[in-house]
Amino acid sequence: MRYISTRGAAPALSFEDVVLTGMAADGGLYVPETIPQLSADELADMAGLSYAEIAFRVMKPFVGGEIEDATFREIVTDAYATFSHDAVVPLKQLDANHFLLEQFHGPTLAFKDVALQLLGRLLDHFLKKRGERAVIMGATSGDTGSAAIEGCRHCDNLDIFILHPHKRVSEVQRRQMTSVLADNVFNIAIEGNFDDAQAMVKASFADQAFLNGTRLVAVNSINWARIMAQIVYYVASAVALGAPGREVSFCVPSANFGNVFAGYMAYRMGLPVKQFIIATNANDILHRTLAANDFSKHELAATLAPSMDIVVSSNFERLLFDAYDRDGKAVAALLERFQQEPTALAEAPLARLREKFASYSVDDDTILEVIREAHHRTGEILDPHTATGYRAAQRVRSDSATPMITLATAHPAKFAEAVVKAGFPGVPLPPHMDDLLEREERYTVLPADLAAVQRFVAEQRR
Ligand SMILES: Cc1ncc(COP(=O)(O)O)c(C=O)c1O
Ligand SMILES: N[C@@H](CCOP(=O)(O)O)C(=O)O
Repeated sequence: MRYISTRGAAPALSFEDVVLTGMAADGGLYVPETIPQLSADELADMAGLSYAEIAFRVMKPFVGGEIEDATFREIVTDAYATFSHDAVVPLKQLDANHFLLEQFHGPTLAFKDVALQLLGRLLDHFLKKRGERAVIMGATSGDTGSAAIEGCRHCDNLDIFILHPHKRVSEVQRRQMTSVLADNVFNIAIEGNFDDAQAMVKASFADQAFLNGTRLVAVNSINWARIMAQIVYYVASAVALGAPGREVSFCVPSANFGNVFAGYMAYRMGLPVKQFIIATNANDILHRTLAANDFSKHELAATLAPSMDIVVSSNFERLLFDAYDRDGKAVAALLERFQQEPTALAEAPLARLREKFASYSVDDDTILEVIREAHHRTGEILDPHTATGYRAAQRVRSDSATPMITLATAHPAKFAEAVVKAGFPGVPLPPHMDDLLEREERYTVLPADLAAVQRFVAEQRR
Protein backbone atom coordinates (compact mmCIF):
# COMPACT_ATOMS: atom_id res chain seq x y z
CA MET A 1 0.00 0.00 0.00
CA ARG A 2 1.35 3.41 -1.00
CA TYR A 3 0.05 6.81 0.05
CA ILE A 4 -0.09 9.83 -2.25
CA SER A 5 -0.61 13.54 -1.62
CA THR A 6 -3.88 15.33 -2.41
CA ARG A 7 -1.79 18.01 -4.14
CA GLY A 8 -0.02 15.54 -6.37
CA ALA A 9 3.53 16.83 -5.97
CA ALA A 10 5.00 15.02 -2.95
CA PRO A 11 6.71 11.63 -2.92
CA ALA A 12 4.48 8.61 -2.25
CA LEU A 13 5.01 7.04 1.18
CA SER A 14 4.68 3.61 2.80
CA PHE A 15 2.25 3.03 5.70
CA GLU A 16 5.03 3.32 8.28
CA ASP A 17 6.23 6.62 6.84
CA VAL A 18 2.75 8.02 6.55
CA VAL A 19 2.05 7.26 10.22
CA LEU A 20 5.35 8.89 11.22
CA THR A 21 4.65 12.14 9.43
CA GLY A 22 2.03 14.83 9.09
CA MET A 23 1.37 16.88 6.03
CA ALA A 24 2.87 16.03 2.69
CA ALA A 25 5.81 18.16 1.54
CA ASP A 26 3.60 19.87 -1.08
CA GLY A 27 1.15 21.00 1.62
CA GLY A 28 -1.35 18.23 0.82
CA LEU A 29 -2.69 15.36 2.89
CA TYR A 30 -1.91 11.71 2.32
CA VAL A 31 -4.53 9.29 1.02
CA PRO A 32 -4.16 5.67 -0.14
CA GLU A 33 -3.13 5.34 -3.77
CA THR A 34 -5.81 2.70 -4.27
CA ILE A 35 -8.80 2.12 -2.06
CA PRO A 36 -9.01 -1.44 -0.72
CA GLN A 37 -12.36 -3.14 -1.29
CA LEU A 38 -14.50 -5.05 1.19
CA SER A 39 -16.63 -7.62 -0.62
CA ALA A 40 -20.21 -8.37 0.40
CA ASP A 41 -19.01 -11.73 1.76
CA GLU A 42 -16.28 -10.11 3.82
CA LEU A 43 -18.80 -7.65 5.26
CA ALA A 44 -21.32 -10.40 5.99
CA ASP A 45 -18.63 -12.42 7.77
CA MET A 46 -18.07 -9.54 10.20
CA ALA A 47 -21.53 -9.88 11.76
CA GLY A 48 -21.16 -10.83 15.40
CA LEU A 49 -17.39 -10.32 15.57
CA SER A 50 -15.77 -8.24 18.31
CA TYR A 51 -14.98 -4.60 17.54
CA ALA A 52 -11.24 -5.37 17.71
CA GLU A 53 -11.54 -8.18 15.18
CA ILE A 54 -13.56 -6.01 12.78
CA ALA A 55 -10.95 -3.28 13.27
CA PHE A 56 -8.15 -5.71 12.42
CA ARG A 57 -9.90 -6.87 9.24
CA VAL A 58 -10.87 -3.39 8.03
CA MET A 59 -7.46 -1.82 8.67
CA LYS A 60 -5.20 -4.68 7.58
CA PRO A 61 -5.11 -3.71 3.88
CA PHE A 62 -4.04 -0.16 4.78
CA VAL A 63 -1.11 -1.50 6.78
CA GLY A 64 -0.05 -3.40 3.69
CA GLY A 65 1.95 -6.10 5.50
CA GLU A 66 4.25 -3.56 7.20
CA ILE A 67 3.35 -4.91 10.64
CA GLU A 68 3.09 -8.65 11.20
CA ASP A 69 -0.53 -9.78 11.58
CA ALA A 70 -0.07 -11.12 15.10
CA THR A 71 1.57 -7.89 16.26
CA PHE A 72 -1.03 -5.70 14.58
CA ARG A 73 -3.85 -7.75 16.10
CA GLU A 74 -2.24 -7.30 19.53
CA ILE A 75 -1.93 -3.53 19.05
CA VAL A 76 -5.57 -3.26 17.99
CA THR A 77 -6.87 -5.47 20.82
CA ASP A 78 -4.85 -3.53 23.36
CA ALA A 79 -6.11 -0.17 22.03
CA TYR A 80 -9.77 -1.13 22.29
CA ALA A 81 -9.42 -2.78 25.69
CA THR A 82 -9.17 0.76 27.11
CA PHE A 83 -12.86 1.43 26.37
CA SER A 84 -15.42 1.07 29.14
CA HIS A 85 -18.05 -0.53 26.89
CA ASP A 86 -17.55 -4.03 25.44
CA ALA A 87 -18.93 -2.90 22.10
CA VAL A 88 -16.41 0.02 22.12
CA VAL A 89 -18.88 2.23 20.19
CA PRO A 90 -22.34 0.85 21.02
CA LEU A 91 -25.47 1.62 19.02
CA LYS A 92 -28.51 2.90 20.88
CA GLN A 93 -31.90 2.94 19.24
CA LEU A 94 -33.71 6.27 19.58
CA ASP A 95 -36.87 5.52 17.64
CA ALA A 96 -38.08 3.23 14.87
CA ASN A 97 -35.17 3.86 12.54
CA HIS A 98 -32.87 6.40 14.17
CA PHE A 99 -29.83 5.23 16.12
CA LEU A 100 -27.09 6.94 18.10
CA LEU A 101 -23.58 5.58 17.73
CA GLU A 102 -22.10 6.32 21.15
CA GLN A 103 -18.48 7.27 20.58
CA PHE A 104 -17.69 8.48 24.07
CA HIS A 105 -16.80 5.35 26.02
CA GLY A 106 -13.05 5.82 25.62
CA PRO A 107 -10.67 7.26 28.24
CA THR A 108 -11.34 10.94 27.37
CA LEU A 109 -15.03 10.67 26.47
CA ALA A 110 -15.03 11.68 22.79
CA PHE A 111 -14.77 9.95 19.44
CA LYS A 112 -11.10 10.95 19.16
CA ASP A 113 -10.14 8.11 21.51
CA VAL A 114 -11.05 5.53 18.89
CA ALA A 115 -8.22 6.62 16.63
CA LEU A 116 -5.80 8.03 19.16
CA GLN A 117 -5.64 4.93 21.35
CA LEU A 118 -4.49 3.14 18.21
CA LEU A 119 -2.23 5.88 16.85
CA GLY A 120 -0.30 6.15 20.14
CA ARG A 121 0.45 2.44 19.98
CA LEU A 122 1.41 2.55 16.31
CA LEU A 123 3.82 5.41 16.97
CA ASP A 124 5.33 3.53 19.90
CA HIS A 125 5.76 0.43 17.73
CA PHE A 126 7.42 2.20 14.81
CA LEU A 127 9.64 4.54 16.87
CA LYS A 128 10.91 1.69 19.03
CA LYS A 129 11.61 -0.38 15.94
CA ARG A 130 13.64 2.49 14.47
CA GLY A 131 15.21 3.57 17.76
CA GLU A 132 14.08 7.13 17.04
CA ARG A 133 12.56 9.97 19.04
CA ALA A 134 9.89 12.31 17.72
CA VAL A 135 8.02 15.47 18.60
CA ILE A 136 4.24 15.62 18.30
CA MET A 137 2.56 18.93 17.56
CA GLY A 138 -1.21 18.94 17.60
CA ALA A 139 -3.93 21.57 17.49
CA THR A 140 -7.14 21.05 19.39
CA SER A 141 -10.49 22.71 19.80
CA GLY A 142 -10.81 20.59 22.92
CA ASP A 143 -11.13 16.85 22.30
CA THR A 144 -8.17 15.78 20.16
CA GLY A 145 -5.76 17.24 22.72
CA SER A 146 -6.72 15.07 25.67
CA ALA A 147 -7.22 11.98 23.51
CA ALA A 148 -3.75 12.47 21.97
CA ILE A 149 -2.13 12.98 25.37
CA GLU A 150 -3.89 9.91 26.74
CA GLY A 151 -3.00 7.83 23.69
CA CYS A 152 0.67 8.87 23.45
CA ARG A 153 1.92 9.82 26.89
CA HIS A 154 3.25 6.36 27.70
CA CYS A 155 5.54 6.42 24.67
CA ASP A 156 8.99 7.36 26.02
CA ASN A 157 10.17 8.33 22.56
CA LEU A 158 7.66 11.16 22.20
CA ASP A 159 7.36 14.73 23.40
CA ILE A 160 3.79 15.95 23.00
CA PHE A 161 2.94 19.61 22.39
CA ILE A 162 -0.77 20.41 22.22
CA LEU A 163 -2.02 23.86 21.21
CA HIS A 164 -5.52 24.80 22.37
CA PRO A 165 -7.29 28.14 21.95
CA HIS A 166 -7.00 29.98 25.29
CA LYS A 167 -10.39 30.25 27.07
CA ARG A 168 -12.26 28.70 24.16
CA VAL A 169 -12.43 25.10 25.32
CA SER A 170 -14.70 23.84 28.10
CA GLU A 171 -13.32 23.59 31.63
CA VAL A 172 -13.48 19.80 31.56
CA GLN A 173 -11.69 19.69 28.20
CA ARG A 174 -8.94 22.02 29.43
CA ARG A 175 -8.41 20.13 32.65
CA GLN A 176 -8.32 16.79 30.87
CA MET A 177 -5.25 18.10 29.05
CA THR A 178 -3.58 20.37 31.57
CA SER A 179 -3.82 18.06 34.57
CA VAL A 180 -1.56 15.50 32.93
CA LEU A 181 1.73 16.46 34.57
CA ALA A 182 3.99 13.99 32.75
CA ASP A 183 7.47 15.18 31.71
CA ASN A 184 6.75 14.64 28.01
CA VAL A 185 3.43 16.54 27.88
CA PHE A 186 3.28 20.27 27.13
CA ASN A 187 0.04 22.21 26.85
CA ILE A 188 0.10 25.58 25.11
CA ALA A 189 -2.89 27.92 25.36
CA ILE A 190 -2.79 30.05 22.24
CA GLU A 191 -4.16 33.58 22.35
CA GLY A 192 -6.19 32.94 19.24
CA ASN A 193 -8.70 30.47 17.88
CA PHE A 194 -8.46 26.87 16.65
CA ASP A 195 -7.75 27.96 13.08
CA ASP A 196 -4.71 29.92 14.34
CA ALA A 197 -3.48 26.86 16.23
CA GLN A 198 -4.00 24.51 13.29
CA ALA A 199 -2.30 26.96 10.91
CA MET A 200 0.76 27.04 13.20
CA VAL A 201 0.91 23.27 13.35
CA LYS A 202 0.68 23.03 9.58
CA ALA A 203 3.32 25.74 9.12
CA SER A 204 5.60 23.77 11.43
CA PHE A 205 5.27 20.72 9.19
CA ALA A 206 6.07 22.85 6.16
CA ASP A 207 9.32 24.13 7.69
CA GLN A 208 10.78 21.88 10.38
CA ALA A 209 14.16 23.60 10.70
CA PHE A 210 13.32 24.68 14.27
CA LEU A 211 13.56 21.02 15.36
CA ASN A 212 17.11 20.52 14.08
CA GLY A 213 16.34 17.23 12.42
CA THR A 214 14.07 15.65 15.05
CA ARG A 215 11.05 14.04 13.45
CA LEU A 216 7.72 15.90 13.70
CA VAL A 217 4.58 13.75 13.84
CA ALA A 218 0.90 14.73 13.56
CA VAL A 219 -1.86 13.51 15.83
CA ASN A 220 -4.55 15.54 14.16
CA SER A 221 -6.61 13.97 11.44
CA ILE A 222 -4.05 15.14 8.92
CA ASN A 223 -2.36 11.88 9.98
CA TRP A 224 -3.82 9.12 7.77
CA ALA A 225 -3.90 6.62 10.67
CA ARG A 226 -6.58 8.77 12.34
CA ILE A 227 -8.86 8.36 9.34
CA MET A 228 -8.04 4.68 8.97
CA ALA A 229 -9.08 3.89 12.54
CA GLN A 230 -12.29 5.89 12.20
CA ILE A 231 -13.41 3.89 9.14
CA VAL A 232 -13.92 0.89 11.40
CA TYR A 233 -16.95 2.12 13.34
CA TYR A 234 -18.84 2.91 10.17
CA VAL A 235 -18.35 -0.67 9.05
CA ALA A 236 -19.09 -2.16 12.48
CA SER A 237 -22.30 -0.18 12.99
CA ALA A 238 -23.61 -0.74 9.46
CA VAL A 239 -22.96 -4.48 9.72
CA ALA A 240 -24.74 -4.54 13.07
CA LEU A 241 -27.81 -3.07 11.35
CA GLY A 242 -27.81 -5.50 8.44
CA ALA A 243 -25.15 -4.41 5.93
CA PRO A 244 -24.29 -5.55 3.35
CA GLY A 245 -27.91 -6.69 2.90
CA ARG A 246 -29.28 -3.33 3.98
CA GLU A 247 -28.18 0.24 3.26
CA VAL A 248 -27.70 2.65 6.14
CA SER A 249 -27.23 6.43 6.38
CA PHE A 250 -24.99 8.42 8.69
CA CYS A 251 -25.34 11.88 10.19
CA VAL A 252 -22.02 13.28 11.42
CA PRO A 253 -21.40 16.41 13.52
CA SER A 254 -18.58 17.89 11.46
CA ALA A 255 -15.85 20.51 11.47
CA ASN A 256 -12.33 19.39 10.57
CA PHE A 257 -14.05 16.69 8.47
CA GLY A 258 -11.99 13.71 9.59
CA ASN A 259 -14.95 11.84 10.99
CA VAL A 260 -17.32 12.03 8.06
CA PHE A 261 -14.44 11.56 5.62
CA ALA A 262 -13.70 8.23 7.30
CA GLY A 263 -17.34 7.27 6.66
CA TYR A 264 -16.95 8.23 3.04
CA MET A 265 -13.88 5.99 2.84
CA ALA A 266 -15.93 3.10 4.24
CA TYR A 267 -18.45 3.76 1.48
CA ARG A 268 -15.68 3.83 -1.15
CA MET A 269 -14.47 0.48 0.23
CA GLY A 270 -17.87 -1.04 -0.52
CA LEU A 271 -20.08 -0.32 2.50
CA PRO A 272 -23.65 0.29 1.30
CA VAL A 273 -24.30 3.85 2.51
CA LYS A 274 -27.29 5.72 1.17
CA GLN A 275 -26.60 9.19 2.53
CA PHE A 276 -24.11 11.14 4.60
CA ILE A 277 -25.41 14.20 6.43
CA ILE A 278 -22.86 16.80 7.47
CA ALA A 279 -24.10 18.64 10.57
CA THR A 280 -22.39 21.90 11.53
CA ASN A 281 -22.77 24.47 14.29
CA ALA A 282 -22.92 28.18 13.38
CA ASN A 283 -19.47 27.81 11.79
CA ASP A 284 -21.18 26.60 8.68
CA ILE A 285 -18.60 26.63 5.90
CA LEU A 286 -19.20 22.97 5.07
CA HIS A 287 -22.95 23.54 4.86
CA ARG A 288 -22.58 26.73 2.81
CA THR A 289 -20.27 24.96 0.39
CA LEU A 290 -22.57 21.96 -0.11
CA ALA A 291 -25.84 23.89 -0.15
CA ALA A 292 -24.90 27.16 -1.85
CA ASN A 293 -21.45 26.55 -3.34
CA ASP A 294 -20.10 29.29 -1.10
CA PHE A 295 -16.59 28.07 -0.27
CA SER A 296 -15.52 31.16 1.64
CA LYS A 297 -14.18 31.87 5.10
CA HIS A 298 -16.41 33.70 7.59
CA GLU A 299 -15.11 34.85 10.91
CA LEU A 300 -14.91 32.01 13.42
CA ALA A 301 -17.76 32.16 15.97
CA ALA A 302 -17.54 30.87 19.54
CA THR A 303 -20.50 28.48 19.99
CA LEU A 304 -21.95 26.11 22.56
CA ALA A 305 -20.39 23.26 20.57
CA PRO A 306 -16.80 24.55 20.89
CA SER A 307 -15.05 21.49 19.46
CA MET A 308 -16.64 22.32 16.12
CA ASP A 309 -15.54 25.98 16.18
CA ILE A 310 -13.44 25.60 13.05
CA VAL A 311 -13.50 27.42 9.74
CA VAL A 312 -10.61 25.94 7.78
CA SER A 313 -11.65 22.31 7.60
CA SER A 314 -8.58 20.20 7.02
CA ASN A 315 -9.96 16.96 5.66
CA PHE A 316 -12.38 18.54 3.24
CA GLU A 317 -9.29 18.58 1.03
CA ARG A 318 -9.30 14.77 0.96
CA LEU A 319 -12.90 14.74 -0.24
CA LEU A 320 -12.17 17.42 -2.83
CA PHE A 321 -9.33 15.28 -4.16
CA ASP A 322 -11.84 12.54 -4.96
CA ALA A 323 -14.48 14.94 -6.23
CA TYR A 324 -11.89 16.47 -8.58
CA ASP A 325 -11.05 13.01 -9.96
CA ARG A 326 -7.80 12.90 -7.96
CA ASP A 327 -6.39 15.89 -9.87
CA GLY A 328 -3.85 17.21 -7.34
CA LYS A 329 -3.09 20.35 -9.35
CA ALA A 330 -6.77 21.36 -9.45
CA VAL A 331 -7.08 20.77 -5.68
CA ALA A 332 -3.93 22.81 -4.98
CA ALA A 333 -5.20 25.70 -7.14
CA LEU A 334 -8.64 25.68 -5.50
CA LEU A 335 -7.20 25.66 -1.99
CA GLU A 336 -4.72 28.42 -2.76
CA ARG A 337 -7.64 30.54 -4.05
CA PHE A 338 -9.65 29.67 -0.94
CA GLN A 339 -6.90 31.05 1.31
CA GLN A 340 -6.96 34.37 -0.57
CA GLU A 341 -10.61 35.08 -1.45
CA PRO A 342 -14.18 33.71 -1.46
CA THR A 343 -14.36 30.94 -4.00
CA ALA A 344 -16.58 28.14 -5.30
CA LEU A 345 -16.22 24.53 -6.42
CA ALA A 346 -16.41 23.62 -10.09
CA GLU A 347 -19.83 22.31 -11.12
CA ALA A 348 -18.99 18.67 -11.79
CA PRO A 349 -17.20 17.99 -8.47
CA LEU A 350 -19.95 19.76 -6.55
CA ALA A 351 -22.63 17.70 -8.29
CA ARG A 352 -20.70 14.55 -7.42
CA LEU A 353 -20.58 15.52 -3.75
CA ARG A 354 -24.28 16.33 -3.66
CA GLU A 355 -25.11 12.81 -4.84
CA LYS A 356 -24.00 11.40 -1.48
CA PHE A 357 -23.85 14.31 0.95
CA ALA A 358 -26.50 16.58 2.44
CA SER A 359 -25.82 19.22 5.08
CA TYR A 360 -27.47 21.30 7.76
CA SER A 361 -26.32 24.03 10.14
CA VAL A 362 -27.56 24.46 13.71
CA ASP A 363 -27.22 27.64 15.78
CA ASP A 364 -26.80 27.85 19.57
CA ASP A 365 -30.49 28.42 20.37
CA THR A 366 -31.37 25.34 18.36
CA ILE A 367 -28.68 23.30 20.12
CA LEU A 368 -30.38 24.08 23.45
CA GLU A 369 -33.83 23.36 22.03
CA VAL A 370 -32.59 20.01 20.66
CA ILE A 371 -31.01 18.97 23.97
CA ARG A 372 -34.39 19.56 25.65
CA GLU A 373 -36.43 17.95 22.88
CA ALA A 374 -34.23 14.86 22.57
CA HIS A 375 -34.36 14.37 26.34
CA HIS A 376 -38.14 14.67 26.32
CA ARG A 377 -38.48 12.15 23.48
CA THR A 378 -35.75 9.66 24.28
CA GLY A 379 -34.54 10.25 27.83
CA GLU A 380 -30.99 10.96 26.53
CA ILE A 381 -29.02 14.10 27.36
CA LEU A 382 -27.08 14.82 24.19
CA ASP A 383 -23.84 16.73 24.14
CA PRO A 384 -24.09 19.95 22.10
CA HIS A 385 -22.15 18.51 19.14
CA THR A 386 -24.37 15.44 18.97
CA ALA A 387 -27.36 17.80 19.18
CA THR A 388 -26.36 19.36 15.85
CA GLY A 389 -26.42 15.88 14.33
CA TYR A 390 -29.76 14.97 15.89
CA ARG A 391 -31.41 18.05 14.36
CA ALA A 392 -29.70 17.64 10.98
CA ALA A 393 -30.87 14.02 10.77
CA GLN A 394 -34.44 15.11 11.48
CA ARG A 395 -34.33 17.84 8.85
CA VAL A 396 -32.46 16.49 5.85
CA ARG A 397 -32.49 12.69 5.86
CA SER A 398 -33.44 11.43 2.44
CA ASP A 399 -35.96 8.84 3.67
CA SER A 400 -37.18 7.24 6.85
CA ALA A 401 -36.96 3.65 5.60
CA THR A 402 -33.16 3.59 5.68
CA PRO A 403 -31.73 3.33 9.20
CA MET A 404 -30.10 6.63 10.19
CA ILE A 405 -27.07 6.46 12.47
CA THR A 406 -26.24 9.76 14.16
CA LEU A 407 -22.76 9.86 15.62
CA ALA A 408 -22.76 10.84 19.29
CA THR A 409 -19.28 12.30 19.22
CA ALA A 410 -18.80 13.29 22.86
CA HIS A 411 -20.12 12.74 26.38
CA PRO A 412 -22.38 15.53 27.69
CA ALA A 413 -20.36 15.76 30.92
CA LYS A 414 -17.63 17.52 28.92
CA PHE A 415 -19.96 20.41 28.04
CA ALA A 416 -21.66 21.59 31.22
CA GLU A 417 -22.32 25.07 29.82
CA ALA A 418 -24.70 23.85 27.14
CA VAL A 419 -26.30 21.20 29.33
CA VAL A 420 -26.99 23.69 32.14
CA LYS A 421 -28.22 26.37 29.72
CA ALA A 422 -30.62 23.79 28.32
CA GLY A 423 -32.12 23.53 31.80
CA PHE A 424 -30.49 20.41 33.27
CA PRO A 425 -28.49 20.30 36.50
CA GLY A 426 -25.46 18.87 34.65
CA VAL A 427 -24.17 15.39 33.96
CA PRO A 428 -21.66 13.74 36.33
CA LEU A 429 -18.21 12.80 35.08
CA PRO A 430 -17.46 9.08 35.13
CA PRO A 431 -15.68 7.75 38.27
CA HIS A 432 -12.15 7.83 36.77
CA MET A 433 -12.53 11.59 36.43
CA ASP A 434 -14.52 12.51 39.48
CA ASP A 435 -11.67 14.56 41.00
CA LEU A 436 -10.78 16.25 37.68
CA LEU A 437 -11.86 19.71 38.81
CA GLU A 438 -9.49 19.57 41.79
CA ARG A 439 -6.41 18.30 39.98
CA GLU A 440 -3.33 20.53 39.59
CA GLU A 441 -2.97 22.07 36.12
CA ARG A 442 0.07 23.05 34.05
CA TYR A 443 0.02 25.00 30.81
CA THR A 444 1.73 27.93 29.12
CA VAL A 445 -0.09 30.83 27.50
CA LEU A 446 1.55 32.03 24.28
CA PRO A 447 0.57 34.57 21.63
CA ALA A 448 -0.66 33.28 18.28
CA ASP A 449 2.83 33.75 16.93
CA LEU A 450 4.57 30.94 15.08
CA ALA A 451 8.09 31.92 16.11
CA ALA A 452 7.12 32.05 19.79
CA VAL A 453 5.48 28.63 19.63
CA GLN A 454 8.35 27.04 17.74
CA ARG A 455 10.87 28.55 20.17
CA PHE A 456 8.91 27.05 23.08
CA VAL A 457 8.79 23.62 21.43
CA ALA A 458 12.50 23.68 20.56
CA GLU A 459 13.47 24.69 24.12
CA GLN A 460 11.19 22.33 26.02
CA ARG A 461 11.54 19.11 24.08
CA ARG A 462 13.66 16.56 25.89
C1 LIG B 1 -17.14 16.34 19.98
C2 LIG B 1 -16.82 16.60 18.56
N1 LIG B 1 -17.79 16.44 17.65
C3 LIG B 1 -17.56 16.67 16.34
C4 LIG B 1 -16.33 17.09 15.90
C5 LIG B 1 -16.11 17.26 14.43
O1 LIG B 1 -15.36 16.20 13.92
P1 LIG B 1 -14.45 16.39 12.65
O2 LIG B 1 -13.46 17.44 13.00
O3 LIG B 1 -13.83 15.07 12.43
O4 LIG B 1 -15.33 16.83 11.55
C6 LIG B 1 -15.29 17.28 16.81
C7 LIG B 1 -13.94 17.76 16.41
O5 LIG B 1 -13.74 18.37 15.43
C8 LIG B 1 -15.53 17.00 18.16
O6 LIG B 1 -14.56 17.11 19.07
N1 LIG C 1 -12.52 18.93 17.21
C1 LIG C 1 -11.14 18.67 17.14
C2 LIG C 1 -10.39 19.55 16.18
C3 LIG C 1 -9.18 18.88 15.63
O1 LIG C 1 -9.61 17.86 14.80
P1 LIG C 1 -8.76 16.64 14.30
O2 LIG C 1 -9.77 15.56 14.14
O3 LIG C 1 -8.12 17.05 13.05
O4 LIG C 1 -7.74 16.30 15.33
C4 LIG C 1 -10.61 18.73 18.55
O5 LIG C 1 -11.34 18.40 19.45
O6 LIG C 1 -9.49 19.10 18.78
